[in-house]
Amino acid sequence: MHTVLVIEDDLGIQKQLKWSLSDYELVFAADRQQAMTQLRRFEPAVVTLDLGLPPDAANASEGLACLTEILTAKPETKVIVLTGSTDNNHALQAIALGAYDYYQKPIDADVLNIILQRAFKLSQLEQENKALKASSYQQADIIGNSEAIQKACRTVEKIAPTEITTLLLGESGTGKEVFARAIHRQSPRTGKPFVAINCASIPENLLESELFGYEKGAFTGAVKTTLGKIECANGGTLLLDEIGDMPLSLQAKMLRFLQERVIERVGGRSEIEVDVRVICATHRDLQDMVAAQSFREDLYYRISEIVLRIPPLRNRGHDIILIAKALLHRFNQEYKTQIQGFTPCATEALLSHNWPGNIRELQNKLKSAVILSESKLINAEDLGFRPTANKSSFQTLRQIREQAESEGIRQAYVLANSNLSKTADLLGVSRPTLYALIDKYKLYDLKGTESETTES
Ligand SMILES: Nc1ncnc2c1ncn2[C@@H]1O[C@H](COP(=O)(O)OP(=O)(O)OP(=O)(O)O)[C@@H](O)[C@H]1O
Repeated sequence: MHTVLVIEDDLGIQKQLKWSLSDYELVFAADRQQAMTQLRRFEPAVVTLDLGLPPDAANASEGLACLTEILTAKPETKVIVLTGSTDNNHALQAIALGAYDYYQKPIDADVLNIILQRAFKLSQLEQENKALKASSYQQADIIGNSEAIQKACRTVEKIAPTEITTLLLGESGTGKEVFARAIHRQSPRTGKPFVAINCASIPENLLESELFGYEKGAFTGAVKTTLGKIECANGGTLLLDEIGDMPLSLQAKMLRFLQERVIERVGGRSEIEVDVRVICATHRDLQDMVAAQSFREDLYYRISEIVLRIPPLRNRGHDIILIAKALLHRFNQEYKTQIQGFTPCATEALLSHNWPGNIRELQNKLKSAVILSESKLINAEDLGFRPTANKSSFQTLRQIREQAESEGIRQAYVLANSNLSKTADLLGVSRPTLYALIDKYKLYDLKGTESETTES
């Protein structure tokens, strides 16, 4: 049953509405403050609002202020304004402020029900539309609702249909390859090959032939003509991962390919035209490398027509939990386990960890947790975190200070060979102050065992 928030101070009309709108669950508010509380609590998609609210029941100022506050807090809410029969001006003012519709009293149950039905229908369509948009991002395996990820996804949508050479920057394990695949999938080249090559993982002397291919007999062991990754990607997209690790010696040849879209196989004499969209990725600071002359400046400008920065996991807020849940689901299937979720401690630990290895680190932690966990919920220790403070057990600054003080007094007492005058000296306080502190922290044993020895 849909919930409708009725903002109305007249008890008689409240009753009448209850009667007329029996298909809905009604919650009531008699003034602006109550209205905002009920809005936060029930999050109704549709609200009816009497414009004549106290303390200005004879006018519309409070009603219009309430309308503005509702739409600021929850802009998607459909507000139907109820006005007196001669109140046209205020009704129009409300529509101008963003009200969905208005209705003039006296109440006619049939008409009001139709207006409500339409409002709910529109709200449902808007929600479906929003979900559809969000799921189109998820198709590309990019899980996340954070502003940072949504912004990156919007950029992908914009650049995908173009042929622009994109540089993906981000720490290791942030999902640069996932983003490159998303660009390919949303581009007109989808259905054609997507080929990725990691320039850092292939020895320098092999990288050229891996990229450009080789002719039979080009070198010892070249028993047959072999296509390189660039030719394999013909018609599609090539991801040059870790482009910052491409040796300087190869950079000139790469630049030529990017400028002219022709290649020469190793040991070959003819130029071969290729139609490839290029995406580059790196975790290195290419501008620094250009300054240090370990990366060609002309190549840098060629590959960075558009730069897309992939945010590190630590800056994605609650996405960490969304991704962790998705991975948990995947690993449950893979390892035939039935782990249901995370303990509050584990959730806190996931949210507060710094994630230097980003999503790859999260994957590793979860995989071992799923295999090792002995209960239905993964706890912080399963994830390799110390089972430390969660919100409820976290100490206040005062508690931390008092604990440190009490430990410090004990340490000084030991160092001072159980002599309280010397303990006070070590701590830089007077003897009466030390006594007061001993009483405060209930360190009574210190008084009882005091030695009278004095050292010179
Ligand atoms: N938003 C995401 N949601 C779920 N899984 C993701 C997401 N982004 C990345 N992953 C997963 O994280 C892992 C690392 O992603 P990827 O290989 O794309 O990172 P990378 O930045 O290219 O890393 P490197 O720089 O080390 O090559 C992959 O297994 C990928 O499927």
